[in-house]
Amino acid sequence: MSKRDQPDHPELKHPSTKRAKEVDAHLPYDILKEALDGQSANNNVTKVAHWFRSKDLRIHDNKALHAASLLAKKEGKPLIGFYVYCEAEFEWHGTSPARCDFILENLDLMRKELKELNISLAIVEADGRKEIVPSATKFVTDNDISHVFANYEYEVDELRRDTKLVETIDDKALLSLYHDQTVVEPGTMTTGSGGPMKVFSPFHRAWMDLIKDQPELLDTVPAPTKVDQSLYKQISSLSDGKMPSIPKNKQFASKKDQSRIRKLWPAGHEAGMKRMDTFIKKHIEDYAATRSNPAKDSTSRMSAYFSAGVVSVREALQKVKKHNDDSSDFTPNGSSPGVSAWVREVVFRELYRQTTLTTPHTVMNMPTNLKFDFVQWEDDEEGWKKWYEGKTGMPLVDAGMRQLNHEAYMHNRARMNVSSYLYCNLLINYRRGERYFAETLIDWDLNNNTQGWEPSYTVFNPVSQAERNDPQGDYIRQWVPELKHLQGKDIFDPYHRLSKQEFEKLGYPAPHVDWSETKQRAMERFKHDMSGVEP
Ligand SMILES: Cc1cc2nc3c(=O)[nH]c(=O)nc-3n(C[C@H](O)[C@H](O)[C@H](O)COP(=O)(O)OP(=O)(O)OC[C@H]3O[C@@H](n4cnc5c(N)ncnc54)[C@H](O)[C@@H]3O)c2cc1C
Repeated sequence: MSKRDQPDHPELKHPSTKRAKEVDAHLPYDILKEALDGQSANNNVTKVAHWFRSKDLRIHDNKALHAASLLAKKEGKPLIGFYVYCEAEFEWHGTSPARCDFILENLDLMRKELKELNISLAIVEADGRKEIVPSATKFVTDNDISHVFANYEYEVDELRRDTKLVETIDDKALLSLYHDQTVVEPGTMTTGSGGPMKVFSPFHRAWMDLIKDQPELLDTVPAPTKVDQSLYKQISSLSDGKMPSIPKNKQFASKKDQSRIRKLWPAGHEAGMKRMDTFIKKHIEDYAATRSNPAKDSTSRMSAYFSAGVVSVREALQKVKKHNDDSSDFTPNGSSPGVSAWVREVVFRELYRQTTLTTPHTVMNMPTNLKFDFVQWEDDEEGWKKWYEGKTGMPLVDAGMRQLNHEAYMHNRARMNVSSYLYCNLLINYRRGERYFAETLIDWDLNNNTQGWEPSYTVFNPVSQAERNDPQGDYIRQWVPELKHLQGKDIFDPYHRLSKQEFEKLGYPAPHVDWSETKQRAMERFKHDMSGVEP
């Protein structure tokens, strides 16, 4: 289904399966590498700049920034940081108010940190997505910058943007890109036959062996050293501009919402590192046993910091290594169940970046398994509204969605259940849910989100899932107050476990659909629509 068929739902726009395969066959990453390799050497260093993107908002352990700082220091030249602010970019990705605000808050804090080091942080405004490269190029030329550093972003549009940048600035400045988002460079974990690893278990095993043998992969790099005042004077006015404010259509509904979210997710590297320390101190040892219980809230809640790059995964893993008797052996033999289980989750994040790079159609609004593109989804506007408001009548699903709407975050177990419920039981196009997550989550990350939303034949049963993972019903009780007085197992499925009279007193909706019937419908639909198709 293309955007043309769905004018009301631009979030459903995607290329054809044929086009998806063409992009996979000519990786945007390879095209960018070729462009980078083709640049002419530039030995005349005038000024050095680091382009911060929304995924590396920190000065500590920032690989490209570190390299920029070394070059500027060696050549005795000024160091400039810049960020291209583009409202249309937030709009395009559906970035949530919480994430927009988090990004801007972090930029503001970083600008102060950089100033202390005599480094300016300039905010370069771009009117539209197409203006990002011209605006960056103009900034580079206007300021006589000879060397630009940045960290790779692996998504298709971002790789193409950087390719364009190389072409545009080629005769003016040299672009150098660094792998910074992961411990292991995406694309380098290969199978025996040389292709990229795609399956989690072998990837996880190989990753653990590699880190055990090469603990230096976890090494971090320091923040830039202080630049001479005389050099700073040449560029200090660049950071005079006002920090941008949140785009009009990305405002919080109220000041109260904004302060609640800021309290839950305090900006800054220091806050992120402190959160990691608290997690290690209080929760990591129990992580294997409690991570699936949403009521325990015992996971790290580091995702917002990782997705905006406020803390690097290497910094976090260094802390875990220290806790693990200074060993990078994160296998079950070399670490406690909690440590190895937490690191395993981080490895999912590593794999998903490798997936984006090597199978780019996955971040072009297309399922990894292209056959799912042939499924005929249902238009159930009432179900859709009930889903996003947390009023489906399925307590675990409703608890998850209400947590999301309140905290800009949802526990992973609930994410798995609400997504399955949307595209299996309601048979609503999974892309709508994916977009809703982007529009609401503070930790939105295109790689993790698209892989999290990858449709499959597994249909989660929110009743048995809640019984197993929220055995006391506390998560449901916290988020669905209509059910807070229920005792025992009634809370997991009140409609079927209470008398009609008792249920009606709750003021809680009856299930929008019957779970078993709709599971059957989904299985039949998937099987029918996907059989014999050749994407
Ligand atoms: C439908 C769906 C959508 C999702 N969307 C996102 C998203 O937009 N952004 C995002 O960061 N994660 C997403 N996830 C993955 C996961 O739910 C979150 O990373 C996790 O809940 C964040 O909480 P935490 O930081 O306490 O995680 P922890 O349990 O403490 O895990 C540590 C870190 O490992 C990584 N991680 C954990 N679980 C996963 C996973 N399943 N896949 C990839 N990385 C993982 C995260 O970076 C996380 O911060 C999604 C999962 C699903 C099922």
